[in-house]
Amino acid sequence: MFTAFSALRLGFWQKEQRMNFLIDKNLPAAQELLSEYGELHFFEGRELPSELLAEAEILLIRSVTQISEAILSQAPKLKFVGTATIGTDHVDLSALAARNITFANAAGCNAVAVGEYVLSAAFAVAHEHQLTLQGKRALIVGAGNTGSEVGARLSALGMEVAYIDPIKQEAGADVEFSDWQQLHQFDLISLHVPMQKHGEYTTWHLLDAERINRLKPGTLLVNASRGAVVDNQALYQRLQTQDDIYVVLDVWEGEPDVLTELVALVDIATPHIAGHSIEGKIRGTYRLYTQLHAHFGFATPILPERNVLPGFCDEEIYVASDYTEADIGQWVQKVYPVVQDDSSFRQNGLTALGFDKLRKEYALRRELWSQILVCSPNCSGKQQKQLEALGFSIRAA
Ligand SMILES: NC(=O)c1ccc[n+]([C@@H]2O[C@H](COP(=O)([O-])OP(=O)(O)OC[C@H]3O[C@@H](n4cnc5c(N)ncnc54)[C@H](O)[C@@H]3O)[C@@H](O)[C@H]2O)c1
Ligand SMILES: O=C(O)[C@H](O)[C@H](O)COP(=O)(O)O
Repeated sequence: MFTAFSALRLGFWQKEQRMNFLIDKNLPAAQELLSEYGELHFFEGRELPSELLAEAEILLIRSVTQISEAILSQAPKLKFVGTATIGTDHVDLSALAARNITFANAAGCNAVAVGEYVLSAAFAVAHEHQLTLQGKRALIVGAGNTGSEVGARLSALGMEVAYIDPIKQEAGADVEFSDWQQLHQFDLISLHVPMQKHGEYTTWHLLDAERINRLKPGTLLVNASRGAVVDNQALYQRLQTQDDIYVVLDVWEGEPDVLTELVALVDIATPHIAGHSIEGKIRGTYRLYTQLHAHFGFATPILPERNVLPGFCDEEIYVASDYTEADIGQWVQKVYPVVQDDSSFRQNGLTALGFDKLRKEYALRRELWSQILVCSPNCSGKQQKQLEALGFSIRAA
């Protein structure tokens, strides 16, 4: 309830607490969500202007901004750093802790987008090479937010899904687990681990030359996690000497520089945009907004997420009960045709500047929920559940 007391608190907040924000230009909805709490200044991803850093109290970034002690030493007033991404490997967390600066990321914000990227890419490869996905075996490495979204979609397609995730396995997670010894038994392998260079569960070159060479002919390998999870040189060597697997790469060792010879050999190549649905990006900003709200005790009520998310697409698709896997593939491609990202990357993204530009100017991409499928009265409950599990919105005809 908004009381005289809340009005007083709000007045106090507005007069006394307006903060100085420094925000990556590519955080949609930042203006709508944050402008009432202070002065918003914007910067271009890789370039943090020192004059703005010197005044910044809250810094909101994406994965292209490296946060190091050298950067923090230029920001004496900084109280809070937030990244509108899932990954945190671009941030020196101990340097932040040493300066008592609060840190937040946006866990899970673009997991649906990553799930849909893998789905769209699997359909694109299957279409190109006349493959069927149903009944095949998928191995997901990393059973967290993105890996689970991928697994749910592939299971809905009728694939048999297993995971490698020693941390989740030890914790007793209720999913089917496998291990690296079984690698050669899978038809699709999708990587969804964080970049960890140290510790018990390092992921740097998790897919090394030995594992790459054990992939059976016809395997579809997808990496939409971090580039260096796969040894890019070793993958290049395998494709050059034995071009018998399908490869989809969204992330690259050494981004924004990429091994162009490797791009030429893979089936789908994109510039680190797997998570870039507009909903995923808005959720990233929104998750930072809620954490800022809690941390600083903003007095105004939290806006609901739906206020900043777009609605359904206008055009609906009619679904007959005899739809096939290929039909599903076409509905997925209608909402998110990953091959368009592949072709713009090959044309314009092979330099560091081109790579960054494609990401900054990324076209509006919607998630599958924005597409309503109108199911014929003959569609079974099982079919409706399948379409929902793939991510579509459905309604009865
Ligand atoms: N390409 C993109 O656009 C994009 C988008 C989102 C996330 N990502 C990347 O994907 C990573 C995973 O995202 P998430 O949301 O699933 O994270 P998450 O933290 O929810 O899940 C990661 C999972 O990996 C597991 N894991 C850690 N080390 C492992 C190892 N050595 N072997 C097997 N499993 C291991 C963890 O136990 C955890 O369950 C992020 O850290 C980020 O780097 C990329
Ligand atoms: O970690 C993540 O969330 C993703 O990799 C994210 O999509 C990276 O994209 P960026 O923030 O650089 O736009």
